[in-house]
Amino acid sequence: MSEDFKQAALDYHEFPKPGKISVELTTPAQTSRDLSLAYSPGVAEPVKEIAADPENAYRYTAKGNLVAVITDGSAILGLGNLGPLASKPVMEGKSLLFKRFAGVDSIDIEVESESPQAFIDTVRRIANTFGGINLEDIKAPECFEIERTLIEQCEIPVFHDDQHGTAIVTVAGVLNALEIVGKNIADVKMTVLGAGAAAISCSKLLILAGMKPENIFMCDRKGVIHSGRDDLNQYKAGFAIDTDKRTVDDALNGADIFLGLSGPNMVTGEQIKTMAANPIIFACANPVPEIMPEEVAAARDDAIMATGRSDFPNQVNNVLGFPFIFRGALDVRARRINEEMKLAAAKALAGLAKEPVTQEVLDAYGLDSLEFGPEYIIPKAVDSRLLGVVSTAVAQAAIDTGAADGPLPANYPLKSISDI
Ligand SMILES: NC(=O)C1=CN([C@@H]2O[C@H](COP(=O)(O)OP(=O)(O)OC[C@H]3O[C@@H](n4cnc5c(N)ncnc54)[C@H](OP(=O)(O)O)[C@@H]3O)[C@@H](O)[C@H]2O)C=CC1
Ligand SMILES: CC(=O)C(=O)O
Ligand SMILES: [Mg+2]
Repeated sequence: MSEDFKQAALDYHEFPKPGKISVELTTPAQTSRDLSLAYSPGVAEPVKEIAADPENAYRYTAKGNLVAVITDGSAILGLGNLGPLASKPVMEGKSLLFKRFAGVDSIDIEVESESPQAFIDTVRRIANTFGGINLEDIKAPECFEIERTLIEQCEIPVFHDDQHGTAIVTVAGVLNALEIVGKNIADVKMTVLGAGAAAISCSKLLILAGMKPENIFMCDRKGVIHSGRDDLNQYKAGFAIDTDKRTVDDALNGADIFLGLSGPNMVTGEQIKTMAANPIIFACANPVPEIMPEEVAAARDDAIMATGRSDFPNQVNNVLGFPFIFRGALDVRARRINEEMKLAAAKALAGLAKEPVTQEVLDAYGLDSLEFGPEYIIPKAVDSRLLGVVSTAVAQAAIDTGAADGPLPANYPLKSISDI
């Protein structure tokens, strides 16, 4: 990273005010009457209504459009376990994205916790404040039990973004990339580098989309996860296959897809050269991918390349998922975000990439033209159609699967966040 860019990033976070988010008022608070309605004595009326029926919290408070972004700071991007406070810029960033792309009010919460149970207890105790909980950057394997328990114990949607947001966007990108190279999801071999939150969840959703478990070669720091290993946690063990492959080199040789969800600079151009024809390479570690696009381009000219970053073509990043998934879930009062809602979001994303690109998107990226193909497999984050397309797909799937307490809102499909 150049010194200029580093300073620009620090300045962005420091000015005009420290941080990236603030709170705004939605009601007048100027006059004595305003204050007597907003606070004492008027505030007692909604208090009594909510005490009589908790459902009224959705009517009289900000709960229904409020999502908490909650972390313990144990897996901050690909930077590792740097603790809760250091994660705050990322969590504020998620709140920024929620508001910017889906009009969802969001607040970051960084939890100091000595154990997964302490984290669970903290989140459970504050959950009712919110309409949804977006868990973020919590490392595996703890993240799986934390999410499972919180889903069980909370009545609002709880969603670990690094697992499911990433999986939804990855499935969309893989489906489109496979279509472009003319390969069938049921036939392809995939090497996954990383066996944590994102890698496990992406692999599961890809299996649900048609990939064969025996064609997935998942690797952790010790190499390929195979059935001869006795050092696997239960989540990794679910991906252990009978194979002679032992190293990442072995796994990449002949692979159709590389999915990197590990850390920076883990793979070389020499390794990429050994992959099958027309390989699909998703190097999704942030901020530095497993391999840079220029190294892939130098190694071969038939690859489809994606990263998690905004500064290269094909950004496979959960920003394309979580804002719209929560938008749809909140708007139909979904109690859970189920597999059908996730697949619906993935298919909606994949479908939008095949629509003509709008001028808004071309202008934002300084492009003259862009069309579905190797350099454009997935919509751009600034495409305002994502709001309508993805949130409607999610909301409809929630209704169809009985996960929603409410109907599709009259203002659906949403055209812009000013509709909210
Ligand atoms: N583009 C996107 O939208 C997203 C990208 N990511 C990226 O994915 C990465 C992982 O995140 P997450 O799953 O949340 O983190 P976790 O901590 O849950 O998992 C990290 C995984 O990476 C593996 N790993 C780390 N270093 C190596 C190495 N040298 N060789 C092989 N495997 C390695 C770990 O192996 P082991 O199990 O042996 O410790 C572990 O399985 C991060 O870089 C993150 O930025 C995550 C979410 C979204
Ligand atoms: C994008 C994201 O959530 C991550 O890299 O952790
Ligand atoms: Mg994350």
